[in-house]
Amino acid sequence: MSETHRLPHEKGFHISWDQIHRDSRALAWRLDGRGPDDGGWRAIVAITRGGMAPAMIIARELDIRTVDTISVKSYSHQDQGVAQILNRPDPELMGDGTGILIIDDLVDSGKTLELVREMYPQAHFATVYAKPKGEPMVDTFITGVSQDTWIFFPWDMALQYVEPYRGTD
Ligand SMILES: O=P(O)(O)OC[C@H]1O[C@H](OP(=O)(O)OP(=O)(O)O)[C@H](O)[C@@H]1O
Ligand code: HPA
Ligand SMILES: [Mg+2]
Repeated sequence: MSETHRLPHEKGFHISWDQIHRDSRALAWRLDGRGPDDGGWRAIVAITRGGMAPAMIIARELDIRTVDTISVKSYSHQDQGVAQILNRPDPELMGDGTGILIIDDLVDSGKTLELVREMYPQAHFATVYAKPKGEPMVDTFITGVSQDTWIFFPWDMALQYVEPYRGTD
């Protein structure tokens, strides 16, 4: 990967499938029993696409069978654009969001969650990772990373050869 592709983020945080599985499970356990008193979580809504993998793991852990999606696009590579809603879940299911768990892989600037929060103010918003700017937008998260870190998810990576630390002859 070229340097220009990594900029302006100074650090890279590379997450394996195993790590996202463990962190998503930790998020599920933290959310367990935190739904409304009269019946718990009614449904999980994943913010596509990044929220889909954690949402599946959380739905499995918490035995929630109703899973829907909201499609939001805000980044092209590492460049942020205007967040757009491309597809929304069933309005009858959602109401004002009461009893709905909305899951994303991470919150960065908070723009994506801000947009979704406006639509479902009573929902509970949870992400696996969070950067400081976006933290006020999320109710529950597992791991915080600095704002100048770019998180690389396993679905965006592949195993490849790396040079030995001491180089080769
Ligand atoms: O807090 P924000 O600054 O809004 O950024 C966070 C959002 O950006 C990424 O999604 P992206 O729009 O890149 O789409 P994707 O999930 O399809 O990769 C990520 O999955 C979050 O949804
Ligand atoms: O750090 C990040 N990693 C992957 N996708 C993202 N979308 C916003 N911030 C990030
Ligand atoms: Mg996303």
